[in-house]
Order: sequence, then structure tokens, then C-alpha cells
Amino acid sequence: MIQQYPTALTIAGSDSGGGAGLQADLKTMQACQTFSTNVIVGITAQNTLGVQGQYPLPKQVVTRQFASILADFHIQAVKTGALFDAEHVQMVADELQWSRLPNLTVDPVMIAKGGAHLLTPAGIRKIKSQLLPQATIVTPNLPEAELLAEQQIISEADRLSAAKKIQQLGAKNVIIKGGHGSGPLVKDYVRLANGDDFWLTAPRVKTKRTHGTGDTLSASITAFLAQGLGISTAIQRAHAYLEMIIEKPLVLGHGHGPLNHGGWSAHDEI
Ligand SMILES: Nc1ncnc2c1ncn2[C@@H]1O[C@H](COP(=O)(O)OP(=O)(O)O)[C@@H](O)[C@H]1O
Ligand SMILES: Cc1ncc(COP(=O)(O)O)c(N)n1
Repeated sequence: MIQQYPTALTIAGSDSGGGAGLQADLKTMQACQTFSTNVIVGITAQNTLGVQGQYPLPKQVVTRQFASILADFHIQAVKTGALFDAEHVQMVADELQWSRLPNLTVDPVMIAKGGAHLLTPAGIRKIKSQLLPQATIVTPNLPEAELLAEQQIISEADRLSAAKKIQQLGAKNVIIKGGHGSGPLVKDYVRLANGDDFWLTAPRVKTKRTHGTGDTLSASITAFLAQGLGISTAIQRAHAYLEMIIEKPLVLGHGHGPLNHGGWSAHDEI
């Protein structure tokens, strides 16, 4: 039987609040017309107010999920999200290495919007040494880019030099997201493997309903890569999708609320 629908894999943590992590990835992929399988690396007890508990899963539970997925599906693109610690980053890097799955998006999730750390310092070092060399694209926010590039990022020139340093760690393409910046515009900086670069700019929406924005952008890029789009087009379409739904949030929870992933239709122009 020939698989007839674009299919991806997300390797991530579960968010009981439903707005970020694995749950954001699955909803995003569906909205962007790609089917996603999933490897759950750990479970968080979480809501819009913060992360109340983190429970990384035993190695056997993680590797068994990979085996089940790889035995059945033809995976066209992959993304990683919260991976918790060095041991789990290594597990995932090993599975990706031997399975040789194409189109890897690494979202180097380190700190949740509410301030909780979702990755240990040793986990950050492992992402740099084991995952970035395999990455088609890495999608850090500003604090994550500072940690990966080991430099402060204040000016636009700092973003350019940080993106170059992150490429030197092995990631082919880099997007440094600008949500944590200030000013009336949110500016994401993209540097492609061939050295071309560009900015994606959008009006800063005045909202605290930004839980899962990073997961949503990286899952959307993954969905479009699974469909065979080129990296530059996939990034631009993902950005357009995010900017469309961030303007129509669901009013839920008491903290950083979730996005409305289904808040666009396939007929919308993105
Ligand atoms: N207030 C906002 N208005 C418009 N776009 C935003 C806003 N906040 C974040 N974004 C967009 O959401 C995406 C995720 O950005 P960011 O918040 O920096 O990442 P993360 O969720 O990983 O911390 C980026 O494409 C960024 O441009
Ligand atoms: C399981 C999990 N994965 C990722 C995030 C990051 O999302 P955000 O930065 O929007 O809090 C999260 N909060 N929880």
C-alpha cells in the first residue's frame, strides 16, 4: 500500500494543559495538513500558569515507541521538542542517527513561558554536540540562541553572528525567533545553509496568550517539510500560519493561554 498523506514524527514532552509540547505539535500538523506520529519523551503536569511536575520516561518506553513507528510509517520529516536531560537527548540522537530520518527540525526547548527549566545544562551541551549536527533547521528563541552561541544577543548584528555560530555547530539552517524581544515588531532572523538570510517581521500582538508559539512554529515548518516544500518556503508559510492564529486566541486558563491551532482554514491564504 502506498502512503498517500504527508507524515511526520514529533519527539516531545506532553503538556497536560494542551497548549504547548506534543499537543501543540499534533494540532499544528493537522491544521497544516500533515499527519503526525509521536514519541513521548516525558510527561509534564502543566497548565497556563506554569509547570508543576516533570516526568521523563524510562529509556525502554522511549525506544519502543520509535520501533513501533518506524516499523509501520514512512516518515518524511521529524521535529524534537522538550527533551529534559542529557540522557534523553542522547537516546533521541542515537535513534535519529541510525534511522536516518530526513528533514530534522530541532526546537531546542529550554525554558517554558512560565519560567520552568525543561532541559538541564548537560542536556544543552548534548543538543549542541549530538543533535545540531543532524539538524536541517534549528529554531531557538533569543535566550536559547544566546546559550547555543555562547554570546549575548542585543543588536541585529548580534543575531547574525549568533546564527553563524549555531551553523558552525552543524545545523544547516537557523531561525532565531524574536518573540522575547521588545518593540512594536516581532522580528525572526533566518539564515539558510547557503548563506542567504532574511528577516520575517510581524506586528507584535499585544497578548499573553503565547503558550506554545515556539512549538507551533517548529511543528508547522516540519509539516511543510513533510509535504516536500523547500526550507525557505516552509519557514515562510509556517510564520504566516502562526501570525494568523496568534491574532485569534482561545480565551482559556489564567496565565499564558494557548493558541487556537484550528483557527484558520485551508482556504486561507498563507
Ligand atoms: N506577541 C507576538 N506577536 C506576534 N508574533 C509573536 C509574538 N510572540 C511570539 N511571536 C512569534 O511566535 C514565534 C515564537 O516566538 P518566541 O516567542 O520567540 O518563541 P518561544 O515560544 O520558543 O519562546 C515566532 O515566530 C515569533 O515571531
Ligand atoms: C512539554 C512542553 N514542551 C514545550 C514547551 C514550551 O512552550 P512555551 O515556551 O510556549 O512554554 C512547554 N511549555 N512544555
